[in-house]
Amino acid sequence: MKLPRRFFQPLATGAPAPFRELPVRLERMIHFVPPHNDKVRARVPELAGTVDVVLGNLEDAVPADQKEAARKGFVAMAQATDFAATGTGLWTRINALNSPWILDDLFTIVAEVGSKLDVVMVPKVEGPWDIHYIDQLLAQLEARHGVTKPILVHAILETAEGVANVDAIASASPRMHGMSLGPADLAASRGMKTTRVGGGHPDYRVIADPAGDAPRASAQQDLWHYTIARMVDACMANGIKAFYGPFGDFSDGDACEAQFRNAFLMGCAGAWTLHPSQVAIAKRVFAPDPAEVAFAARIVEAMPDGTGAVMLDGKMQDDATWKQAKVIVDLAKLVAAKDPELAAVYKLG
Ligand SMILES: CC(=O)SCCNC(=O)CCNC(=O)[C@H](O)C(C)(C)COP(=O)(O)OP(=O)(O)OC[C@H]1O[C@@H](n2cnc3c(N)ncnc32)[C@H](O)[C@@H]1OP(=O)(O)O
Ligand SMILES: O=CC(=O)O
Ligand SMILES: [Mg+2]
Repeated sequence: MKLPRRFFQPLATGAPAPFRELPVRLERMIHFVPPHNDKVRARVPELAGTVDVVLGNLEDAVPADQKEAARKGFVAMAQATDFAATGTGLWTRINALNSPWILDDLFTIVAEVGSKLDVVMVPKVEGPWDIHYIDQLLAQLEARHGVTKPILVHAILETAEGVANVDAIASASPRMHGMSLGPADLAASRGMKTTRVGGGHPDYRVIADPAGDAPRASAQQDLWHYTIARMVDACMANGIKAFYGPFGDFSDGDACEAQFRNAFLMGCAGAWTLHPSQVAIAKRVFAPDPAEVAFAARIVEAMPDGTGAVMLDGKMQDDATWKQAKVIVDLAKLVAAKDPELAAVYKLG
């Protein structure tokens, strides 16, 4: 184990010091762009103002013979747009650590656009050793290319071994930004019997006890509840952010919304959007409900220093509910700063 006093030291001479606190950013959706697709890439300048994060995907969903084109496409799209001007994050998902592409991904991208890049998403992270490797390599590349703002690392939780090591991954480095659930790879890794990319499964249910001849009530359960809960606890315990990953059935907006909302209520900050139709869903879900914001604002106002106990509409409020209210009010302020329509609805000072 590294000594606490060394935790925040740069890992290479000339690399920037890691952030002590994560930059405060609204990240309701991480929008995936296939950078080898010229038509979609051409839309990025216009898209950038409408999403919180643009991610150029180099890993799964990019055919092996298009990996180089995707890497070049990402560099081109990063150079062509001023993402910071709209407060939009620029991320990339690199290929896996055991793939033949990862070195070229990192070497090229940090050299060409390292100063514009906010976060590197690392797939199939199995344990803290994967983060340590990326951490060291990024520090060396930042130093070589004069990158002065540390590039953060976001892990995808998508293997059984990764879930077993989720706490150690979350605390592996001050470079950690957060984690996303990867339900497709995780299902494969666990030997789950589903071909879906996220969401529920009609056969995963509980059934009521028999009661005479009456039909037995039955309800579908959330396949991902356990993993999301573990991920949220690991992330929040380490001051980093948790995200739901992909929802693959673009034709089922209701199910996508339900999955996103469960993740939001459990503590996730956002989710991936793979198709333009999912952006509006993420915007709806990952912003607090106006009525909840109004009530939370009343709690904060009723307990200016956050201590004591008061009654509001017959409901007891104390230091704990004040903290719950603060989470909602702080998020509403962040959303309001980016979204004038919601700002008008929230009416926060
Ligand atoms: C398990 C995992 O790893 S998930 C992460 C990996 N997967 C991805 O990154 C997939 C990202 N998404 C995509 O590549 C695309 O959405 C595809 C290939 C799946 C489907 O694309 P299409 O067949 O073009 O879908 P569709 O016809 O419904 O698209 C409608 C329009 O939205 C555009 N569009 C589709 N996806 C995107 C996107 N991610 N970003 C921006 N525009 C998009 C299409 O180009 C199309 O534009 P047009 O109307 O001008 O022709
Ligand atoms: O990468 C995402 C996944 O679900 O797998
Ligand atoms: Mg995956």
